[in-house]
Amino acid sequence: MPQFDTTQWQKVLEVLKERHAPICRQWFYDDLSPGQLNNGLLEIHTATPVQQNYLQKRCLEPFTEAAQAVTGQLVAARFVCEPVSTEDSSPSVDASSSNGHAPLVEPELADLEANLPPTPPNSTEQDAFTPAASKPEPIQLNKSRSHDARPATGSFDFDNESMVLSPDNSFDHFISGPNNQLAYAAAVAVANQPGTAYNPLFIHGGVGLGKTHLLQAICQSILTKNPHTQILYVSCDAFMNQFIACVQAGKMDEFRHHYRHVDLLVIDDIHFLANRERSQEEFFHTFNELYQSNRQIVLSSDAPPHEIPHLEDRLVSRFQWGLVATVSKPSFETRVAIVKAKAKMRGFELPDAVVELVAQRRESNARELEGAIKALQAQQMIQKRPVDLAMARQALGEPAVAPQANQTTLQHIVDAVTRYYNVKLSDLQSRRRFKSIVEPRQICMYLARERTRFSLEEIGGFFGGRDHTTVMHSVDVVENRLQNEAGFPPQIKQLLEEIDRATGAVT
Ligand SMILES: Nc1ncnc2c1ncn2[C@@H]1O[C@H](COP(=O)(O)OP(=O)(O)OP(=O)(O)O)[C@@H](O)[C@H]1O
Repeated sequence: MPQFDTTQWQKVLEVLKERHAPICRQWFYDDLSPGQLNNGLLEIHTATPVQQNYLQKRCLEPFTEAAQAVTGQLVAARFVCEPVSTEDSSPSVDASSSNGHAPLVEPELADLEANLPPTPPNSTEQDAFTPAASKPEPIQLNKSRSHDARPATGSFDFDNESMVLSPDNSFDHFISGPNNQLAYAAAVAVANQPGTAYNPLFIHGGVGLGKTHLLQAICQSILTKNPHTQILYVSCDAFMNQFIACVQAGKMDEFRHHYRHVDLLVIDDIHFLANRERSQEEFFHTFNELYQSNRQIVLSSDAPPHEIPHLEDRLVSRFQWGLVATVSKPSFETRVAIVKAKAKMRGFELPDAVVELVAQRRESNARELEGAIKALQAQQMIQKRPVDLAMARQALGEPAVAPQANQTTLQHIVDAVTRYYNVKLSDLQSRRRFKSIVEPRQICMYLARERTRFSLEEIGGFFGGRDHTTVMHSVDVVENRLQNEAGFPPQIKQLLEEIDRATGAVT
């Protein structure tokens, strides 16, 4: 059968980059290879089943379009992954989830009660389960559960709200820093020893701070080690939607089979269980059954267990049995590392000054950093030239040139400071470290941070090619003096007034 030409394959990747830059990743180049082109079907080989599933579900159209553009034929792309050499090669990652986080409207409790089958005998109604009493055995990940143990075709469709593991969300692509060290280390430990390290692992924190990333990284790491692991990765919404749908359809046996016969249960946004009494009860029994049989449970939430409103005490206590780890806002250094890693993953080169500008301007979370990188990529495609600071400012929604009329410039600051402290600009820009020069220099840097939109890198560069950490230190020193030196705030106030006069802000 005809093999797709590698030169043509390179062209496919080029077309993709040209037309669909936001979806392109470095691993497209490293891991994908062309297979046969047969009867209008172009096979593209992936390195892992996760890549295959992701591409098939998320990137089929762009690849098909690129293949058609290159061949000039009505070609359709198809992703294939060489099966592993055992009888059951397809990992069962049931990634069902709803897309949004809209609150679920539960049907009347009475309706649910009427339809609910009796609780299975091994799901104790009382909170009598003591973790210490049953030391978990390691779970047998290589146990290959046959698919025909699952409900027959025609049964409830658990895949209808599909969520896909993204190859981007692996441990390799996760930047660990002081804000997420424990959560990261625990996630790695769970991936290495599911069911024994920390069970359950409960990761909580604000939006866009990497909870989902860590959950998906655990799944992918376990699947890489053992593709036969039965993983159920769902959002809490999906759990609740499916629970209600199964109650209404009289298919609770299927629901329980589906949720209680997995090696690893991963639920994103478990805080949505708040106020859902019946869902909480069902989850309680699901949890118990999995835990008792040493299956790993991983949960994410926007709050620690005890702060989830109206969550039953018995669930709060269970969520704390293993490890509760938090993720918080990344520091400047971590943000810089995240921007670099995300850009690299997209095969996108960014100068250091631009990386720092993005890290400064987008402080809250990694999702914002990612948004900024996408905006930059779009800007670059429009302007068709390498990214620089002016382009980065535009992409971040700032004026391309930092200082404008009526805005403070570095010159305004330098004029005010050199006059007040009787120093020269050349002194401020020199390497000299006399107190009489260091202090005005630090004040200049502080005022530049307060009054201009220049990046730390730019400010450091202007004042004698110093790096961003020197600027950060200077700002700290000045802030400290403002708090602790009685005579200092009036000096800064006077400088600011002078700058305002010079810029026309005060007449
Ligand atoms: N430490 C990190 N290193 C690399 N990427 C990160 C990190 N933290 C977050 N991200 C990235 O930021 C984006 C948002 O992260 P994620 O979806 O995991 O957030 P989340 O905490 O689950 O937020 P939400 O509660 O809103 O769902 C993802 O693309 C993720 O890869």
